[in-house]
Amino acid sequence: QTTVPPAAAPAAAPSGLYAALGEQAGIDRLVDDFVERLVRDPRIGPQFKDTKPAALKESLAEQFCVLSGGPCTYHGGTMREVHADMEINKGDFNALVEQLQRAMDAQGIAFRQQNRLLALLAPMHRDIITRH
Ligand code: HEM
Repeated sequence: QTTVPPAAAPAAAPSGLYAALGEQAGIDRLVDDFVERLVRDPRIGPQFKDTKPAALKESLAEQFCVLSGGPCTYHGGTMREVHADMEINKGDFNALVEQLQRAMDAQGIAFRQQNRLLALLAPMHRDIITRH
């Protein structure tokens, strides 16, 4: 019998993912390009119009570092509080994931490693998508 973890439990950081992302420098490059792609995306870019890109990059870099098992601390808010009033739907969420995939491709991150990061982010849809 397999044990399914409760939905709220964060998945354990997969070993080696932090290294596969290129450690701190690689994550910084990834997040830098990712946020540039987000703000330029006509589907969701407008939702970032009042956001300071540098601050968002810093929080995302911390978050990806922690998720991938790196030696970091995340200082931002919870996904639920941060996105509470944004009326984010599934299409918005998927658009963001698509831009993250493009950014990971651009960094030369292997497909299997991309999927490991995406698998850690996917369960966050429960806290981020508030418009159904
Ligand atoms: C897996 C999906 C997502 C993750 C992991 C994520 C992660 C984050 C993080 C870490 C922050 C910074 C929080 C802080 O500094 O306190 C943030 C802020 C933000 N997110 Fe997301 N997010 C996701 C999806 C989305 C989507 C789909 C949208 C809208 C299309 C969105 C819009 C925003 C905006 C506008 C901010 C900035 C808020 C501000 O200016 O203070 N996010 N997100």
